[in-house]
This record gives sequence, C-alpha cells and structure tokens, in this order.
Amino acid sequence: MPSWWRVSSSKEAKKKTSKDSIIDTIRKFRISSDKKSGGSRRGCSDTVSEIGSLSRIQSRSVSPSKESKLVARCQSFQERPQAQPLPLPVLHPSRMTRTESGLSVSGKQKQEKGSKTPPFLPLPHMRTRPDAGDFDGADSVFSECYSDSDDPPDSSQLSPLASDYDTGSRTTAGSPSNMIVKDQLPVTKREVPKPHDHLFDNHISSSPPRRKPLRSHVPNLQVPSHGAFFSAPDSSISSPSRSPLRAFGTEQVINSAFYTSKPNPDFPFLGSGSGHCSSPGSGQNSGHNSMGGDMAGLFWQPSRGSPECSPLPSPKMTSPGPSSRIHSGAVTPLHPRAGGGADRSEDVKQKSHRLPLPPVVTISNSLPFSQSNSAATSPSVPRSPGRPDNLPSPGSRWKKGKLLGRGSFGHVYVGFNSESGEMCAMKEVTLFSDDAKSKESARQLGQEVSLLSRLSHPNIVQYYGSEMVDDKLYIYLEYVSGGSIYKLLQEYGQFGELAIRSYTQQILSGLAYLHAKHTIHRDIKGANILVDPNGRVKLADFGMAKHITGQTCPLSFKGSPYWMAPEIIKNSNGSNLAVDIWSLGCTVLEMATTKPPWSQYEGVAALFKIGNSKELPVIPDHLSDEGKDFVRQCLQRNPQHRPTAAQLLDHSFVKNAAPLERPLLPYPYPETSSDPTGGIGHPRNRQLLDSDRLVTHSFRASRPGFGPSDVQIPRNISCPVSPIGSPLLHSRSTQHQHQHQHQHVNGRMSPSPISSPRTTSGASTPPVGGGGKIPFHHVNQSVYLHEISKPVNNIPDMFRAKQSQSPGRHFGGLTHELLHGGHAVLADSVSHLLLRDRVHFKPSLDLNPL
Ligand SMILES: Nc1ncnc2c1ncn2[C@@H]1O[C@H](COP(=O)(O)OP(=O)(O)OP(=O)(O)O)[C@@H](O)[C@H]1O
Repeated sequence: MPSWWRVSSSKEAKKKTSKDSIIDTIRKFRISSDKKSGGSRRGCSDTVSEIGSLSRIQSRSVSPSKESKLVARCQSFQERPQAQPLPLPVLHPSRMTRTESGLSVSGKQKQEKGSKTPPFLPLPHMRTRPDAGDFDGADSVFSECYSDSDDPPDSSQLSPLASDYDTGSRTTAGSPSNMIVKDQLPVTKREVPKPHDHLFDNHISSSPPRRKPLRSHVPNLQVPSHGAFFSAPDSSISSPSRSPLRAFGTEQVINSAFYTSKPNPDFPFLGSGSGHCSSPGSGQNSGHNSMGGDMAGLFWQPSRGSPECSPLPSPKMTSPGPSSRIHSGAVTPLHPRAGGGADRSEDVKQKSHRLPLPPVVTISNSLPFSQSNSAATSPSVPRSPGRPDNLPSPGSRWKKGKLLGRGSFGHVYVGFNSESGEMCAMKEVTLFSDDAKSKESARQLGQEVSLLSRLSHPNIVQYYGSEMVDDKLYIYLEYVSGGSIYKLLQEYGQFGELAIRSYTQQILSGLAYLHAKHTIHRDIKGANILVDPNGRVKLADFGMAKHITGQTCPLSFKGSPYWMAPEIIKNSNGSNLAVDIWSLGCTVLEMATTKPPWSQYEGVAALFKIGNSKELPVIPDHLSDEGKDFVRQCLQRNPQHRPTAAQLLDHSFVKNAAPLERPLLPYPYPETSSDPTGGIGHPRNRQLLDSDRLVTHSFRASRPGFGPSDVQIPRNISCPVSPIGSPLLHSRSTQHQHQHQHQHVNGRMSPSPISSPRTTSGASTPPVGGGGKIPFHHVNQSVYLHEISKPVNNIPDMFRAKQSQSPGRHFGGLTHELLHGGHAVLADSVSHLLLRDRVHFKPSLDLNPL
C-alpha cells in the first residue's frame, strides 16, 4: 500500500509530511463506511456485527492516534485473497476494534491466515459515539462532508460545532419547520428545550454536547401525518445546492487536496477537520463503505465475511470497504452502543443472553417530524375514537428479536408479532436531543423514511411504519432474511451467471420503478441489496436516495467510491438517474468477481481512475458475452449514453433471466379468494398479472445486447403490492390472464418472510385512485402509472388495523401514510413488466420518466 495513503489523526497530521497532511485533509471528505456492507462503513452489520464483539478481543485497539494503521486495511484488492466459498475465511474478524478512542485495526491482518482466524467475526464499525466536542473530523469516523445541497444547512442556526461538520449544505428537511417537536407531555421547563434548541429544530444547539436521551428533552415528537419524517418531494432532498465536494472533480481532489499540502480554503471541510463531515448514513457500523466526504473511505476493504460484518472498521475511519459510502454531508449518528460493548455476534448473543425485550411502549404519540406534516398527530387533532391515549402503537406490538445488523443509525433487529406471527426488520435508532449528530441522524432518517414510505415494489424493501419509544425511534421494514449480496459474496464467493442475471433483472426492476418516481438511489451496490431465501432481491438503504424534480441537476458527491459514477467524481452535470445504472454495472462485476471494478486501486487513485480514465474496468472472461455487453452498457462514461433501467430490462442478459424462486402455490390456484384483501389467488392478482404485461415495455435497442422481443415470461412478479388499480390493469386483454397467472405462481408468488396470507408479497393491492401519476412517453401514447393511494396489502395486519383505528396518527403514522398517504405506487411492476410483452406495444415505448 502506498505510504501516502496513510490515515492519521489530525494531531498526527501535523507531524507528517506535507503529503500525509494532505491525505489527512482528504480524509475529511469522509468516506463513510457503508452501512451494511460488510465492507466498511457500517460495517459489519448483521449478526456479524455482534460477533465482532468477540473479534474485538483479538483485534487490537487503536487509539485515534493510530488511525494511520487503519490504512493497512486499505490495501488494494489485488492483494487480498478472493472470497472463498466457505464463510469462515470471509468472516475473518477484522482486525478492527472499536475503542473509546476510535477504531483499531490490525491492519492487513491475517486474513490470509484464515486458518488461524478465529471463528468470530470482527467487530463491525462499532464506534464509540464521540462527544460533540470530540468531533474533530480527523479522528472522527463519522464526520462526513456535507456537500449535498440536499441538505442545505442553515448556517445561522448552526453552532460552531455544527457548522464544523456541516460544512456543506444542510438539508432543509431537517429544518425547524419540518422538525418541530411538540411537547405533549408534561415536562419541566428544564426538560423541555426551547424550540430553537431542540434536536429536531433545524437549530443546532451551541451548548455543550450533553447527551441526553431524546426523550428527556422531547417527550413527544410530532410526526407528519403521512408518517414520514419529511416529505420527500418537498424536502430538501432534492435541493439543488451543491456539496462542497462537488466543486471537486477528481482532478481537483488530486490537485487541491491530495497533492497540495494546504487545505483548500474554498472547501472548509478540507481544512476544518473532518469534524464537519459526519455521516448519519455513512453506516460506519454496517460496514458499508460510503463516502461522506472522507477520502479515508476510499478503499476496497476485504470483507471478513459479510458486509454487515465488514472486516473493515468504519469506512469512514479507515476504508470505504465494499460498502464504503461517501456522504456529502450527513452527520453520522452514532449509536450509544456503537462503543461495541453491547454488540455481539448473533451466535454469541444467543448463547450469552436472551434477546432484547420488546420495545417498551411508552408511546409518545408523535415522532420527530415536521409539525407541518403532522397534523394528524398534532395534539390539536382529535384522536381517533377508540384509540385511547397511550395505547400501544402498532409497532409496539413488535417484539425485538435477534440482531440482524448494524447500521450507521443504529441496529436492526428481527421484529416478531407473537399474535399474528408476522416478522419484520426493526431498525432501532437512539436519538439524542442535544447534539448535531443526532439532529443530522434524524434528518437522514427522516429523508430515508420519507422516501421509503412512498415506495412499494417487490424489489424494494417495504416500509411498514415507525414510532418513537422513549428515546428510540423504531422503523419497521420488510424483513429480508437472506442478507445482502455483499454478504453472500463474502460467504460463498462469486455468483454464477444465472444468479447474476436474475439478481440484476430484479435490481433493474426496482430501479426502473424508483427512477420512474424520479428518485435516485445513489448507493447501489451489493451491500445495499438484500436477498430473501427465495432469491428475491430487494433494494435497501435509501439513506442516500434523492428525489429529483428534473432529469438532471447538480450531482452530489455521494455514494460509495468504487461504485460511484464518473460524472459524480468529475462534478459534471448529467442524468442523475444514470448514476444508478453505472453503479449497477459495478454491482454486476461485483457479483461476478466479489469485488467492484477498480478495486485494485486505492482511495484517490480509484477515484481518479474512475473519473478520468477512459478505460473500462476488467470484465471477467467467464461472464457471457451478453453479460459483458450489459456491463459495458452500464459503464459508459457518458451518462447520456447509458440505457435507462427500463431499457436495460430488455437487454438479453436479463431479459430471459430465469426466476430463482421456488413455486409457492400449486397451480392452478383458486379462481377466487375469500381473502378480501386480495390474496395471491384473488382476482385482483390476476389483474396484476395482466398489468404486468400491460406495462410491458417494448423498448428495442439497437445495441447488441438488446434482443428481439421474444415472448417473455414475467419474472419477479411476486409483488408485495400489486399495481392493481392502475388504469392499465383494466385495459389489458384477459386472454393472457391464465397464462400469466400460471407464470406468476410458478415464478414469483412466494411470499415474503413477513407475509401472512394476507400480506404475502404476492398479495394484490386494492384498487385505488391514482394519486401521483408517473408518465411515460411513448411515441404513440403516454402511459400513466398511477400511484396507489390506498392501503397496500403487504403491510402487516397490525398496522392495518391500527390504521383504521387512528387514521392520521403516526404510530403508525408512517404506516398510515403508507396506507393512506397515497404514496404507495402502482408502478411496482414497472420494472420487470417493462419490455415483456411486445405483442401489445410498439417498439419505441420510452419509459423514461418526464
Ligand atoms: N429489511 C431488512 N431485512 C433484513 N436485514 C436488514 C434489513 N434492513 C437492514 N438489515 C440488516 O441490518 C444491517 C444494517 O441496516 P441498514 O444499513 O439499513 O442500517 P442503517 O442504520 O440504515 O445504516 P446506513 O444507513 O448507514 O446504511 C444491514 O446490513 C442488514 O444486514
């Protein structure tokens, strides 16, 4: 590893050569480790994270001053052994230990010495939550450059500290207006912070960073009626502001930050220490390597075994690892448990003690959301009759089970409803009211929730709802038990082409849907893609997602280095949506080789290669010609030349991808179903099948990879939420219903793990009026995919029930939004449906959203 790539604390930087000093400065760009990916950032999420506790014993604790040693982990991928089929090698504990002073990494530890590697995984990015006062970017793993205009900060409201690591723009989503906390419960004045002092105010208190549970400060938090923290469309998510980082092209980075020993005065984050760069979504805990602006995360981290259990310490601190992410502005919310003391591997946990008790329901009837959006939850708003105060919220019925993983925001557990037998994934985030990081965490979470609450697609992890319990925020999500692609790669090695084709097709389906809603994921990579036991893929981690108002807008310097599109690095304008396509191409290579492209390069070198090089990454020979072409299509440096997700669905590489799921129901299934909600056999589902074909995209590309329009067998049709209700559903001929029905059943109707008969992922969605319309232009017609404005059927019954009891309330507030907010989208099938049945469409259907 190049000596220049050493990472050191700010203090040590002074003693270093000018070159190293620059590097330290670059660190402040903060590459947050990815959340889940075992890689880096959050590192090791999943159960591995817990295992990490054990690994810690072996890992060496490194004080911040020894951060430079962390660099050892940032080796080129080439130096690292390929992932082995067996899990143990991968699960090599990473040599990282999290201590009060920071993460310790035993450098290139003996991953190669797998045989000697203890069976325990390394500690995930367990990071001790630093005091605000300690937030000196250099040593802070969380720091993340806030470059994204998504979150334009109100500098006037930021304390020195806050502004310190909110160098960039701070999202307005977290603006006071959107984060008004209502004190609904009697509290002493001392306990109730002034509006401007409140965590959820957009104001960042300048008072000393005392860490008090949010609850102590905010007895009741308001939640928007729609349930989301913020309204995605209205939030700053789509803010055009530019991230400070954006001003840097690769060249700029090199010239200004890397090769220059002086911090660039134009970019505070470079010289002000990384303290300003804290990424809430950076997921240091998950091991995802995401860039929050800290270049320190620019390394491909070999994984111990799973992204969630990323061998890498926090990507931010060390390397971005497979899951390293660059958050251009987030503040990393460290979980109190980030210290690692409480985290243990799942196995260990099960052996050592019982699972955590279900969340205690001291329900605050509100969440830290915008008052403006929380009319329903406002004290002034009459509560639903039949719902007494303090009645346990729907979510409270979930009992917290085993730890699934660790993210930058907190921990994710299995949630189980002993009454209904349903399961979900519970993301537990402890919020504090007195520091900027908590505020930023809330903002980021709100952004993610806001987006997720409006999405409903079989290939996107479904959001169920959220609630505040004491000082903890619980976000309930669809439980995807298979882990991430990254984790699977680390545990079982590269995928076979069949799996790659299937997964890619599903990812594309999710992306097509997402893009149709003018939303960019911005962090597509193996670590953020979950897989269920049936091989169904679900896009997850929308912490960096962004809703855009137009086709293009300034690109934020966010993402995970190795998966980051060149236009982002070069700070050039382009189609935002195209960045996901680039990342998809990288993910395909990741699935084929276990590593992302250019992983042989480190840090800045990798960014430079990606941003300035004209060459294509190495495409493995074992990949079919179709696969190679697909990758080339995705990795076209000019974003305008990249096909859209919808178009790629017609690429021969994925077009005929065979479904991996096992048939769930016998065929033929009942013509009718007694299930009023529209079970799998419900007529509505047959309509859904029809809709699948109706929405068929007849895109015919001239490119080699885009084959003729064969009669396609719908894949991945098991839609948690069917597009029923869409006008399209009724326009299709019924002649193919049975055929589709059959295909549907045999191919994709398996229910998601959390689905009850009613909530089966294949359940249909009740017909609803079109809320938002997602227009698609066709040469001869415009097809509108209407958003579902009625409850989606893949929501656990408990939420459904509550919703009926207290429409508009949040505890369920978010759920409510999902159920009634009118944001669930019908276009769930847009993805795989596009491009299928060309018989009904003319060839030039342009699925690009307006
Ligand atoms: N819906 C889910 N089903 C199963 N496991 C999940 C689910 N969501 C998350 N996990 C697990 O929890 C880990 C952490 O989740 P996640 O990354 O979403 O947390 P986070 O706090 O949002 O982190 P970040 O935003 O930094 O990426 C993941 O790596 C994954 O292993």
